Amino acid sequence: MTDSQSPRAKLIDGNAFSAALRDEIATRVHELRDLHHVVPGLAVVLVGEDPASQVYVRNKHKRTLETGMNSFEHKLPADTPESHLLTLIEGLNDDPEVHGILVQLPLPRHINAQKVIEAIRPDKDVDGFHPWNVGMLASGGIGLIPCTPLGSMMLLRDTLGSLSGLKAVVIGRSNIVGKPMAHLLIRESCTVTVAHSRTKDLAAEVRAADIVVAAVGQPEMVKGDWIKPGATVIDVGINRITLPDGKTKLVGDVKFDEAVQVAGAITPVPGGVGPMTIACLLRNTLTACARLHNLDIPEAHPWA
Ligand SMILES: Nc1nc2c(c(=O)[nH]1)N[C@@H](CN(C=O)c1ccc(C(=O)N[C@@H](CCC(=O)O)C(=O)O)cc1)CN2
Ligand SMILES: [Mg+2]
Repeated sequence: MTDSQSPRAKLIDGNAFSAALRDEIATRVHELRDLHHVVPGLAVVLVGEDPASQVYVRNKHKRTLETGMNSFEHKLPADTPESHLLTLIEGLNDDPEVHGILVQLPLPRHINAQKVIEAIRPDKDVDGFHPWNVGMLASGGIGLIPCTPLGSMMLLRDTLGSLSGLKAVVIGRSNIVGKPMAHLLIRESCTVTVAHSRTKDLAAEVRAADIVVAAVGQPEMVKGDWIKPGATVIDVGINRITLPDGKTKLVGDVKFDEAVQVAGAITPVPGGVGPMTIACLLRNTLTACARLHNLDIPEAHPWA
């Protein structure tokens, strides 16, 4: 490979960052147990047999136990009535052993996801999806921050230091990633554009940005020549595509091979933002536990 072909972007290593964060969380969990006799507990609810969700829930269980927390798994059949799920959540809300509650998304179509999210006690809502937490983030208050945007922001701060005054584009306006990410960037004094499927000249919006957060769920949609030279690219997409030889491959929302030649720093897929999601879920569980017990413990990772 000649110099002109060698990738110029720094690779942002989410695997390494999330492993260090999980270690830090484990230290805090052991301190909580030894000094205050409290063990954080995370309840994860899975409805149905979606294969990707099963993998994520299994990984959450494993990582939760590794940090020394309690993990409570609730696996329900796909045809579980909404009322049963709401009753389960009521019980978890009242359970003093449970400090964090997460309902794995997507839910089966017959269940109203928003109603389920709103049934979770806001101070145990470790996904940060309850309207109370959404409002806290939007108004600059202290709540729980959605895991994927929180992890993306940790990677950005680690890569760039201060984000103040930078232009950021967030591609995608979902409640899970796009909207909370935009609020976090505003909080860091970025000038933020939220682009989406109706945006007129997406390439031009991306070309103007020092920070690109791609969260559209469209494989390799963001092309290399859209990226401003030296920009930082955070690829939130996780898309499994089938190659001509029939094999499958995981790709992001950004055409990595092109973007890596232009960007200053970029997250790979896999191994970028993905592993941060679970690490931040553990961090939110620790935070929720400390708040529920009125304990003033050092944050695992000082940011946010
Ligand atoms: N209630 C929630 N549901 C969902 C969330 C969420 O934050 N809360 N996010 C996603 C899925 N998700 C966690 O639930 C998740 C996605 C991806 C990863 C991850 O580690 N990805 C790896 C690749 C994994 C693979 O090989 O497939 C990576 O990018 O390196 C973790 C968690 C939707 N639902
Ligand atoms: Mg999350």
